[in-house]
Amino acid sequence: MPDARDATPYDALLLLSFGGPEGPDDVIPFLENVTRGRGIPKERLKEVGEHYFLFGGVSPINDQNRALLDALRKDFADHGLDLPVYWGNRNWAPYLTDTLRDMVADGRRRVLVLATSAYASYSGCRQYRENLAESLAALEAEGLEPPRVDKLRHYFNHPGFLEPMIEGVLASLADLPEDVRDGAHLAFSTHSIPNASADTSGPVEEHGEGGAYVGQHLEVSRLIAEAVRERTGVDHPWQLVYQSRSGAPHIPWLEPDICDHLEERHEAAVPAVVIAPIGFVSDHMEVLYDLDTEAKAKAEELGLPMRRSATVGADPRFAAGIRDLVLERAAVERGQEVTPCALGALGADHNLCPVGCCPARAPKPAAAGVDSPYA
Ligand SMILES: CC1=C(CCC(=O)O)c2cc3nc(cc4[nH]c(cc5[nH]c(cc1n2)c(C)c5CCC(=O)O)c(CCC(=O)O)c4C)C(CCC(=O)O)=C3C
Ligand SMILES: [Fe+2]
Repeated sequence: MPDARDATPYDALLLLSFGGPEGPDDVIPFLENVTRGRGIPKERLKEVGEHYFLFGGVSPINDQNRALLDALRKDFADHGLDLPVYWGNRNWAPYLTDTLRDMVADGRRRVLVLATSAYASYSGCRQYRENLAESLAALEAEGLEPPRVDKLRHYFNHPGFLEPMIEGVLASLADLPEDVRDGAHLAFSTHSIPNASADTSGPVEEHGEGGAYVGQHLEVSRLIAEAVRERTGVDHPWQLVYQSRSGAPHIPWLEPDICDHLEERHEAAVPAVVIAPIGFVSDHMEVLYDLDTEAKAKAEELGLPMRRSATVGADPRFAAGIRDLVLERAAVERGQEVTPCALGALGADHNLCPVGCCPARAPKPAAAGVDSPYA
């Protein structure tokens, strides 16, 4: 068993997230950061900008991350784990490079990274690894010695991630009118990505239709639906659906879209739907706009009772799960035997991304993988 308080060789945890605007003037520069070199049509950008302006130009993601930082620091302190927690983003302040520079100034040499994305995919994994490599190179160019960075394994099937979502679905079911509750279907929703990017997600052996991205989401959906059945005695039919499609219309992305799905369920006389946004770690703009605004309006138009269940956010069980993952990885790095905690059939995901995992269209250096230039 790993020592409950020993994170050696790590001397810091870095929460690595997406970032989001904090006021109207931030929206356009933020979107420029996100889409630089990504081939997103201008009309889509204008449209997404409007989503942010609808909420005063403020994304909830930064406050969600501040709350998660507090939860992690509290959990670590309560359990005698002396590991400082930092925060840096890919697309908005605090920027990753600035945070890593602060960490070097604080003498941190061995950093473990927690990304706010639980699954494999280019956008959810390799792109963060590319951002890390880029920032480490920037520090080197400044004459600093970059720290060594490792990334926590994907936590989609860790109980700290699953349990709050199971409870969230139960709460949403309980919140539905009694006469439609038992007949409700579950729609597990995640970010749509290009089919080509799904098919090549995960290690090369897992490439194929939908790849690790779809496989991992199907497993999470199944685990939640099964836990709900065990706890309520009701077998709710479920489906994995997608949201927040972007990109050019002629390029295929994962389907069905949540709104089309709601229409289809309504036509099939399904009495109610619970949408569980399993693809997201917190209630950020994709959840607030695409589900709580757009999908909600669609359900109302159809007269279909709908509830949206909670994301894990800063749930103390998620923070405790992260502590477990940190201690597990630290023990692995010390060469100790560990039994990694993972529910379901897929087992614990790899600690180190192999070559060819979630490839980019144009190859770039990526940290925290077997072929990292910063080992
Ligand atoms: C898989 C995935 C996650 C989940 C994993 C993770 O969390 O990392 C995620 C999260 C997020 N995506 C976010 C925002 C945006 N994503 C965009 C664009 C894109 N996302 C993609 C995928 C994902 N995205 C893809 C394939 C694109 C197309 C462009 C490209 O190929 O890169 C765009 C551009 C406009 C548009 O096209 O929609 C924006 C503004 C925010 C912040 C929200 C906030 O501010 O609260 C968050 C957490
Ligand atoms: Fe996105």
